[in-house]
Amino acid sequence: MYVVTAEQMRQLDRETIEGLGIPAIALMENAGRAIAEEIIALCKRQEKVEPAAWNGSREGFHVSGDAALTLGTAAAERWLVLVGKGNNGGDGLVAARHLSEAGIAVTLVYAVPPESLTGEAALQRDAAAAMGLSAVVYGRDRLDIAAYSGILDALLGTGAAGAPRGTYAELIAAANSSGKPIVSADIPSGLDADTGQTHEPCIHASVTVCLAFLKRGLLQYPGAGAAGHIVVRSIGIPSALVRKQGSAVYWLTPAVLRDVLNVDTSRQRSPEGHKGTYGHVLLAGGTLRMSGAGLLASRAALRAGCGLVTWALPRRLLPYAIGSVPELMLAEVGGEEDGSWNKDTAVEVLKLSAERDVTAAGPGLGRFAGDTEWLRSIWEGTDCPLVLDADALNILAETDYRIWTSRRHPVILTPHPGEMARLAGISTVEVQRNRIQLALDYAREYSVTLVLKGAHTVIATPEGQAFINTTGSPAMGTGGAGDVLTGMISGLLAQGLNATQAAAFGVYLHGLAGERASHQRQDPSALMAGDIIEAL
Ligand SMILES: NC(=O)C1=CN([C@@H]2O[C@H](COP(=O)(O)OP(=O)(O)OC[C@H]3O[C@@H](n4cnc5c(N)ncnc54)[C@H](OP(=O)(O)O)[C@@H]3O)[C@@H](O)[C@H]2O)[C@@H](O)CC1
Ligand SMILES: Nc1ncnc2c1ncn2[C@@H]1O[C@H](COP(=O)(O)OP(=O)(O)O)[C@@H](O)[C@H]1O
Ligand SMILES: [K+]
Repeated sequence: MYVVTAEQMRQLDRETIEGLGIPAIALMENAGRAIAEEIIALCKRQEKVEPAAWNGSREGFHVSGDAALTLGTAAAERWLVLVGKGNNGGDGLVAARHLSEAGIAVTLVYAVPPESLTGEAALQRDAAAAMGLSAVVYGRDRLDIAAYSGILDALLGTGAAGAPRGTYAELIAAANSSGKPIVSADIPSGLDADTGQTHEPCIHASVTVCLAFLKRGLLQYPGAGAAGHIVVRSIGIPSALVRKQGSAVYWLTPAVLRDVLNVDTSRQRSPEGHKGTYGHVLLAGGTLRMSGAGLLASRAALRAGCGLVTWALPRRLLPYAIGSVPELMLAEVGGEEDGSWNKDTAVEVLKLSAERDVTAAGPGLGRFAGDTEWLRSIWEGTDCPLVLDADALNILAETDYRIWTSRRHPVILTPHPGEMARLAGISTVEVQRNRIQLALDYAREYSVTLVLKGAHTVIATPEGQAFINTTGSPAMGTGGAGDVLTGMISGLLAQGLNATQAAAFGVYLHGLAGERASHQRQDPSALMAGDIIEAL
């Protein structure tokens, strides 16, 4: 499913209206009708189902009507429609007409004097008035929100700039504190449609009826938390226009994995396959103090379905690792007396990597003298895809690796927001402020596949595509969960998936496994990283 910015949405509107000749008012009609249908659906979900004494059906003869715009319990509903000055308000006015037609009592609340509406919104204002819908102007007329059963927020949409001002801010605050279910038209008013940042105040919706295409801000936190249940409704803008526009941000779904990324999500294995068919991962990581990171990543690679995994580890660690996972192959690479890595181990890692399909480095690696040189040798010397995580990312952050010799095979970086901040030279707060754009920019500039982790992980490619993953659970905020992901992505690469496929599918499956593992626990907070591997 496509994800667009406010500016892209404006272009799409324009191309539909001017290029295809579909009048703007028709799009607004479609939008308002879709919103009304979703409000009625919400009322139906909330309504107590009473057995009908007589349901009007007769054998043999059927006529069906507009079920989506009909509500048996309409008489019990009273909805407020908060109307802004722009087209978002226009959508709300259309919805109000349909709700009224369904028998719901509707009151329009204009945030600004209705005379200030222009264009299509003004036409809708006049239509609502001609239909006799009751209307008040906020700040001028009396309003008792407590007397209503629900609120449609049609104050601000993709045309909003900055924090809601004046009466808009007052209405948002009043709606939030009313405790009534709120349905937002397109986006919750007060949300930045591009970044997912919420202004003060911002509507907290139960349902957001997103029009035409998902907006970036609905998929990133805190916006994703303010939107409630999101329904995307078509309003007649053809998706071919998005393809033509070259917009390449997707919500990661099984359909996108299959149809956009050509991933075989059924994960069928050939009946004649053997361990050699499914590839061999080399993982360089782990120290005496952080042996678990190497172990988790290696085990996750195996569980992701690759044929063989070799864990390259410092010699001092070897006796403790033997037998910990019998399925793993262990390769000692020297290192220091205290069990840490040193720069001389690069030669051994390179030798081991020559025989493997994928090299992953970083989990539990630690820092050591000459580690930049160490990583540069591996970057320039490995002739297979490379996955870098944890301290390997911290090493990269301290150097301009764009001057390193370019590689034939892809590199995948898997930073959490703190690591991303170091890589990009900004604060973690700044990373979180606009994750999708940051990931897109970084991946392009540094020619890497970037996995920016955290709730709703962003996968960005050097070619300018991005995929937003929504599988996963807050229970996954536990030490080692990222090491598991590194192993999974490496394991998928070894099986022949390309970098984008492995990163996206790996993140998607990692999240699903996290969800499954957290459901298996009585208390999701009990989840440990190893449980994610076992849930694969
Ligand atoms: N054909 C189409 O285009 C279609 C568009 N569609 C719908 O239109 C929406 C976009 O509509 P839009 O562009 O009119 O902007 P919108 O979000 O309604 O509000 C802008 C108005 O609010 C004001 N304002 C701005 N910031 C503010 C603030 N911080 N605090 C207070 N006020 C603020 C600003 O007024 P100003 O300050 O400029 O006087 C401006 O007039 C989109 O989300 C979708 O719902 C669909 O129907 C499909 C067809
Ligand atoms: N709230 C959340 N929702 C979904 N996934 C999460 C959430 N919190 C953490 N995760 C996932 O858990 C993993 C944590 O990785 P990371 O911070 O690198 O852990 P570690 O360094 O301990 O291995 C990432 O894949 C991240 O996306
Ligand atoms: K809105």
